[in-house]
Amino acid sequence: MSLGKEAVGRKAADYVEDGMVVGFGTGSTAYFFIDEVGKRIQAGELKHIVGVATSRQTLTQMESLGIESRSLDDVNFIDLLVDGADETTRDFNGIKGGGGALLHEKIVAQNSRRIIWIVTEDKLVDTLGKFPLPVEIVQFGSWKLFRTFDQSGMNPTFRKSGQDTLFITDSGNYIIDLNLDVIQNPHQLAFELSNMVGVVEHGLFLNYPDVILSSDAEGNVQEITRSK
Ligand SMILES: O=C[C@H](O)[C@H](O)[C@H](O)COP(=O)(O)O
Repeated sequence: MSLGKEAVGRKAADYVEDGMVVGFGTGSTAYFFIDEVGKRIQAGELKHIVGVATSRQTLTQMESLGIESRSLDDVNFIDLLVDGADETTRDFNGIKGGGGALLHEKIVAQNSRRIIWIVTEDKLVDTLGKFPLPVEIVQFGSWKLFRTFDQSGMNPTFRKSGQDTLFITDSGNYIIDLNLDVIQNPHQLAFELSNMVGVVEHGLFLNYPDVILSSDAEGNVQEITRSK
């Protein structure tokens, strides 16, 4: 277990205030945020929080802790979304989707007033791309898209959930991971991917978070905030 993930996940609960509609992210770092909010509710420190989950996995955890949940369409907007990331630059661009939740995470993010990313400091990078870029695609014709990525030199691999089974997202799609190593122009790549028929969403989250909370291995948390 990572001390850094736990420290930064729990620290993010300090940003939650009573009465907020909170977006709950997905992954092993978000796990600790959800757990901490649940504990604070149980202890009576937080009295009325409504939560919107970014995945089934997160919803299950929220329910087990007694966090009241609503679907995204049943709230007007989300006051605060706390989510993990796989890589992020200090200028607020990142890759998400290592856990396969990128589509719902991006939709929730689009409807959030404030976004905090919680990461360990090894995920802070100068250039995105070491982490494989997830691309969520429809199942129909998926091998054709795979071949297109392959022929473009993007080193695609199908995401698997077992030896012989392909990973299926919460929306019933496949994920192809692009092993790019370096993404020189993330905005251009995001534009190109968004325009490919069959691509549902990609894991480039450009200019998304307002705050990045980053923890070192000892659990010291640093806040990186946008200058106004
Ligand atoms: O699909 C998963 C999400 O984007 C996660 O937030 C991301 O993969 C980071 O996950 P973890 O905190 O487990 O490293």
